[in-house]
Formats: sequence, structure tokens, C-alpha cells
Amino acid sequence: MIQFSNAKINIGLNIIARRPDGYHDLETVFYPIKINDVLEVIEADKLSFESSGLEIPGRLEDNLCIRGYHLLKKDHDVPPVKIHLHKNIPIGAGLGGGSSNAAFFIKLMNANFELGLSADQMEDYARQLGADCAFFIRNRPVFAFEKGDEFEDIKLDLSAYKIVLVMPDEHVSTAEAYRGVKPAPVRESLYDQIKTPLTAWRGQIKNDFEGHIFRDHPVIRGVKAELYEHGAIYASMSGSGASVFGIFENTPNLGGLEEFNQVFYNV
Ligand SMILES: C[C@@](CO)(OP(=O)(O)O)[C@H](O)COP(=O)(O)OP(=O)(O)OC[C@H]1O[C@@H](n2ccc(N)nc2=O)[C@H](O)[C@@H]1O
Ligand SMILES: Nc1ncnc2c1ncn2[C@@H]1O[C@H](COP(=O)(O)OP(=O)(O)O)[C@@H](O)[C@H]1O
Repeated sequence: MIQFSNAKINIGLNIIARRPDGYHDLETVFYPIKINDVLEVIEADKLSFESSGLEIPGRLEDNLCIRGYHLLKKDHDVPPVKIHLHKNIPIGAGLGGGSSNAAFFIKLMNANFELGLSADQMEDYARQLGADCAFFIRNRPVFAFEKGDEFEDIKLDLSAYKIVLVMPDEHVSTAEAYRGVKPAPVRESLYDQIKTPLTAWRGQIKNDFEGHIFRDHPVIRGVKAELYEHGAIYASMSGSGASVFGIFENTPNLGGLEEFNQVFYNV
């Protein structure tokens, strides 16, 4: 069985408090976008994983698909599978590519082998693999809170706009991003801010990682500034970076930027 495994962007990201378990309480809006990996899972004699497209760093046993397999295997009588992943989603981009793969892997296994898992049960499994993973079980716009793994569905439809995503040639690790941020309570919740007109977002919806990441990676700050110069209604780094998205009325021509970056139009 084959499945597209799509990316997300974060619209707003408030880091509220450090938790006793070392994680952070936050609020963010997750919005699915149309940059896709392709995931194939086939029953086989032994467990194997291969990938094509972008190179995936890290050890095979840490790959989130393999971790997802072992997690399900603990509770369910699933056969060995051959996993093929075609990787298009930039890595270390704040686009949740690995998290998406894990969630879609769980969904594929559930369908393939009739595990009978409900959406809530799949979210519980996904949550154990990473804070971002659970979102991709729903894969529709949500307001997320706590570790970013509790959700409330929201009405947010950006399909009338053009979302452009730029991936600079910079790398930011998620753990590095969290280490550099100073948590603080919010004055107004993102849950209310996201309901305001898009034209009001620029003045109020923030990504708390931008402060220190823009200081250490001025190239990323420059990309955001360029998106505004090209007419974005709203622009922001996604999650812990390094990708930056802009929301436009009409598809912009980002001529100069393409020389130095990967640019994805109309995602
Ligand atoms: C920052 C966000 C925003 O959506 O996404 P990315 O930009 O990475 O895509 C997420 O919070 C990333 O979620 P995810 O990448 O799944 O995190 P995990 O694997 O669970 O954790 C990686 C590390 O991030 C930190 N972490 C993560 C989530 C959270 N609420 N508090 C944290 O402090 C911890 O240091 C943890 O060790
Ligand atoms: N299936 C996977 N695809 C991408 N990265 C993965 C995967 N499994 C594990 N990883 C690890 O997760 C790290 C980054 O994950 P990714 O979700 O692409 O980025 P981000 O956290 O920026 O959204 C990589 O450095 C890689 O080692």
C-alpha cells in the first residue's frame, strides 16, 4: 500500500513554560501543506527499510518508521514489512517530515493489517514517538497545546491564498531551538488571534523561536524579510526552522531568492 505523507507549517508558536519532564508547554496552530513524501509498506519475510530522494541522516533503528513498527509490534501481531520511503520534505526544516512519516506509517499498518485502531488510539501511539507526530493522524488544521500533542480542531482555510515556502541552506535542530528560548505566559491566546483577519496576523502572531534563531542565523531572518518585500500578507519561520513560509494573495516571483534556496510554490 502506498500513501502520501505530507508536511505541516506552524502558524504562531508560543513557548509558555518548561515542564518537569524537560519538555515545554506551548501553543501553536498546525496547518497541513502539500509537500509530500511517499511511503510504501509491503508485507515481507523480514523487516527492512530503504529510502530514495533526499538523504535521511541518523541510524536506521532511529528512523521514525522503524520506531513506529516496533511500537505497534509490542501490542499487535503484525508481520515483518518492507518499508520504502521517498523523501521530498526538507529535513531539519520545521516541517515535521519525520513525524509525518511515523503517523502515516501507523495509519498504513492499521489499514493493511486491520488492527482496528481508532483515531484516538493511533494518536496515543504517535504521541509516544514525538510531540509533533500525533497531529499527522488528524492532519487537518488544529490549535495545539500542552507539548503540542493535544488538539482542538479549528476552522482555517487558506486555500484561496498562495503559500510559498523557502528552505534556506541552514540547519537548526529542534533541541537547539528549545534550549535557546525563554518560556513566558501569553497575554492573548493564539486560539483567539488565529480567528482575526489574515491582515492582522503580522502584528500579533509570533513564533517565539525566531528571536534567537534569527540572531544566530541571519540568513533565515533575511528570507522572512524578502517574503514581506515580495508582498506576503503574513510570513514566519515554521516551527524550529529553518524553513520560512509566506502567505500571498497571488503567487509571487521570488527571482533572486531561488539562486540560494529551495523554493516551493503554492503548497
Ligand atoms: C518545534 C516543533 C513545533 O511544532 O516542531 P519542529 O519545528 O521540530 O517540526 C515541535 O514542538 C517539535 O516536535 P518534535 O520534533 O516531534 O519533538 P520531539 O521529537 O518530541 O522532541 C525533540 C526535542 O524537542 C524538545 N521539545 C519538544 C516538544 C516540546 N513541547 N517541548 C520540547 O522541549 C525536547 O528537548 C525534545 O527532546
Ligand atoms: N523518516 C524520517 N524522515 C526524516 N527524518 C527522520 C526520520 N526518522 C528520523 N528522522 C530524524 O529526525 C530528524 C529531523 O526530523 P524532521 O521531522 O525532518 O525535521 P523537523 O524536526 O525540522 O520537522 C533528522 O535529523 C533525522 O535524523
